[in-house]
This record gives sequence, structure tokens and C-alpha cells, in this order.
Amino acid sequence: MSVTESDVRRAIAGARTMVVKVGSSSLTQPSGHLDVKKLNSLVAALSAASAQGARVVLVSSGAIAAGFGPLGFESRPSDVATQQAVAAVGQGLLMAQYEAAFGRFGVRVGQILITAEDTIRAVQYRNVQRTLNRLLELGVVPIVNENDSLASNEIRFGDNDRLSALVANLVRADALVLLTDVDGLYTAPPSTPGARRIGFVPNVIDTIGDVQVAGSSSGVGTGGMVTKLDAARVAAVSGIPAVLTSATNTGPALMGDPVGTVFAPVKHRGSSRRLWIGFASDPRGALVADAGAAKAVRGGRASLLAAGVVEVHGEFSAGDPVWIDDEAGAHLARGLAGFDSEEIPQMLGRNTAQLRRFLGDEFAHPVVHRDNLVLV
Ligand SMILES: Nc1ncnc2c1ncn2[C@@H]1O[C@H](COP(=O)(O)OP(=O)(O)O)[C@@H](O)[C@H]1O
Ligand SMILES: N[C@@H](CCC(=O)OP(=O)(O)O)C(=O)O
Repeated sequence: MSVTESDVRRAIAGARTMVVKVGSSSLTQPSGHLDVKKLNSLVAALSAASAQGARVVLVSSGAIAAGFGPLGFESRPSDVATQQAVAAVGQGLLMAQYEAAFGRFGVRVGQILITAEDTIRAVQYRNVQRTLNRLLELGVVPIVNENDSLASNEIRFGDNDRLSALVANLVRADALVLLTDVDGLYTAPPSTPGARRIGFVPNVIDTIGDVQVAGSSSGVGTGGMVTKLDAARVAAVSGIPAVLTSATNTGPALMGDPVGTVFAPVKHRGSSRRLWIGFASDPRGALVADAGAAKAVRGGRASLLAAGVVEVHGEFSAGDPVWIDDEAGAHLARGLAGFDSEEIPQMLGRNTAQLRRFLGDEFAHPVVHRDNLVLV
């Protein structure tokens, strides 16, 4: 039997662990500066959920919004270096507001700043996961943001929508709540005449093609509806129901009332780390597999061995995300490279015994291990 809207709303209302993402546009005044009243009412709604036993992870944007006013800028700066500096100032100011606001309800908060780069690597990934879980066990509300001041331009999320879906996957959340400045997903950008709110999306993968979505129009938000739908898709394929609504609807959305747009999960839970590899990262290069290796990779459980690689493109380090392509140039998979791009040419076409004999033990490994590979 297929999942109905009320099933999804009930699942969200009953969620034990939830990830709530709030965008800059819901925490700011029209001028772009932080709006403490909006922040306080969000915190009141989340504290009520926490008092009822929910474990809440808050993914909050707003560091740049909180920082540019105090530094004397009239509007959100657009160059990356200034944004990163502004975020360093704003993140502290934002946390001070959250600490005070949650403190009034007796709730402790902890700050976690994540870069996409740290978390696609296995060791850091497990560290983030372990810290978040421990904070939740201790009854703390983790407040997550991208580490804007350190994230490198090529591999930053930029918006927090996709980050929130990946965090939901990481903590195995029962619900993802996306809070923004519109009351849901519309059939077209809300200013378009005739645009209507969609209450229920049974399969976000099918819906993405039918809905007209655009980027942010607020001047403070980043990704607009495009990245929110990406987030809903990551949640859906992770088996997590999601709701998208305005921050002013937080209380009703968490109670399962018919507000916003709810997205049904489309799959059972997948492995968390593989989702990071698939969605979180922009490949730095490509490995071209010969016909035999392409067939093995497509089959699902094989590593990519040097013997089946015919070309290497791009510059990357061991641990970076890369495409695995077939000889016709079609993408087969994404994976994390086991070696630097300069090390791979001498390995091409050699089997494990030859790699060991000619290059040493440290080369007798797959170019991409199957645990670090996801089909596309
Ligand atoms: N189909 C659509 N439905 C709803 N909103 C849309 C759509 N297409 C574009 N948008 C825009 O997306 C904006 C929300 O994204 P954004 O400004 O990035 O918010 P946030 O700061 O919360 O991430 C809305 O204000 C709206 O103008
Ligand atoms: N990490 C940035 C978030 C950037 C941003 O605007 O994100 P969003 O409002 O979620 O589209 C910040 O804290 O300012």
C-alpha cells in the first residue's frame, strides 16, 4: 500500500530524532540583519518539542546575516573572502543568541561546524557522527552550520539545505524539517500568477520535473527552492520523511497539522556514508574504466582495480571524490580515490601481484574501494 499524506504527517509528529533546518531568510529582518524576535519564536517551538522528548538537531544558517551589520556592511557581501570573515564574526553572535534563547527553556546547546571536505572522509565522518550522537544522548541540542570561514570555495555546500539532509541521514533522523520564508513548495515561484502550494509530494524524484523552481529571491538566502528539493530528495532516498514550511509554522508542522509541503520517503534507509559520497561532493577528476571493469562496477559490489583503469583525468589527492566513467565518457559511479592522481598512471593495467612486485605493498590496493563507491 502506498504512503498517504496523513501517514507522512503522523510520522513527522511522532519523530523521536529530528533535524530542523532554518534558513537565513527566516532569521533576518528585511534589511538582512539578524532578527532576534524570529530566532526566539523558533527556539520556543523547538524547546516545546524537546520538552516532549524529541531529540532535536538544529541546522542554522545566519552567520553571514548576523555578522555583516556589526562589521559596518550595508548588505550581505558577495565576495567569498569577506563572506568568510563576516561568518567568523556572525557565527559567535548567532550562537550567543541561541544560547540565551534556549537557556530560558533550560536547554543546552552545542556548536558543530562542518565542512563538506571533512565529512566525506571516513575518519572525520565517523567523528561527526559520534559527537552528534553523544550530544543527543546528553540532552543537548546540537546547532550545526557549515564552517563558512574555512570551507574552500570549490567544495563548499554554500547553502545549508543539502547539509541538513546529510546530517539527517548521519544521525538516522526520523524527520527532516526545512524552515524557510515561504509556507511550502509551490507549483512555480510564489510571485508567479496562479502558483499554488503543493501539500503532499508522494515521490520527490518524479515531482522535481513538474515543478518550476527558482533560486533565492530574498537577497539573504542562498539556494532557493532548488537546493531545498535536493535536500528533500536526499531525505527521501534515505528513508526519511520531510516537511517544508515557513518558520512561523514550526509548531503546527511538528504537530502534524496540514501546513507546508510533506515529502514521503521513497526508499528504506541506505548506508549513510555512501550518501555523502553520492551527494555531498563535487568530483575532482575521473577514472576511465575498461569494458570489464565498467561491467564489474555496474554490478554493484566490486572495487575498481588498477588493472581495469585505462585513463586518469584531473588533479586530485587520495580521499578526494572522483567520477568513474566508461570508455564512452558516461558516468558509472562516484567514489573516493585511493591514490593521488599523479600516482595512478604507473599503476594502470597492472594486477595486484604486479603492483606489489613493481611498486611495493602500498600500491597493492584498489584504486577505488567498493565501500567508497556509489553508482549513479
Ligand atoms: N516553486 C517554488 N516554491 C516555493 N518557493 C520558491 C519556488 N521557487 C523559488 N522559490 C523561492 O525560494 C525562496 C526560499 O529560498 P531561500 O531564500 O534560499 O531561503 P532560505 O534562506 O530559507 O534557505 C522563497 O522565498 C521563494 O522565493
Ligand atoms: N552558512 C551560511 C548559510 C548561507 C545561507 O544563506 O544559507 P540558506 O539561508 O540556508 O540558503 C551562513 O550561516 O550564513
